[in-house]
Amino acid sequence: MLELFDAPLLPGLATRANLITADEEHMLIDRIDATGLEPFRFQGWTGKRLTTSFGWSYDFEVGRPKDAPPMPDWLLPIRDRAADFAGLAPETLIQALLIRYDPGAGIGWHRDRPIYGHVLGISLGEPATMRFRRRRADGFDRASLPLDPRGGYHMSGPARHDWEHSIAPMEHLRWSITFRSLAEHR
Ligand SMILES: O=C(O)CCC(=O)C(=O)O
Ligand SMILES: [Fe+2]
Repeated sequence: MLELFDAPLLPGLATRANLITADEEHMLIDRIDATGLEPFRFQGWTGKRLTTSFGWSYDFEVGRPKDAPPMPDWLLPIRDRAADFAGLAPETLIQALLIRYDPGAGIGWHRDRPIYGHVLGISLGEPATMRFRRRRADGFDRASLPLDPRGGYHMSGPARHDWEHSIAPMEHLRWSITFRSLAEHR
């Protein structure tokens, strides 16, 4: 379907190939692995993926935000590039969440917490597929987004607020960095 080549998969979903270089990807993987990642915890349940937050964090155990260390210098140029891709001021991206998905780890169906606004992700390591679904009366609308290493994605609008997303458990290692802004007051 050539005429759809440049159309976004979903309204509010944008992607950018090669947002970072291969050298940056290797540097970031080393840095992420050295940050003291911890298993994601949710109300007494421990996930397989490993995470660290900077700038701002959401404590899923108690269901509220908590302080996190400031974003380190090595992450700031990457945040600035992600902001530029999304047309946002860099300082609006108040959170960086680093994730390592070891073999067998994925992320189940969810929408990101409503306290956050824009969500920007960068993929490192092996390719993956982000799945999207939106409930309708008789089932789900579905879409799939290939996540190529070094590429970025930006979720806002309907893709962010109306659709859920997930990544199936993978056989290979993948890392991601997601940057978030705070939701605008309504
Ligand atoms: O690994 C990713 O790119 C997605 C992570 C995600 O959906 C989340 O942390 O909310
Ligand atoms: Fe998410």
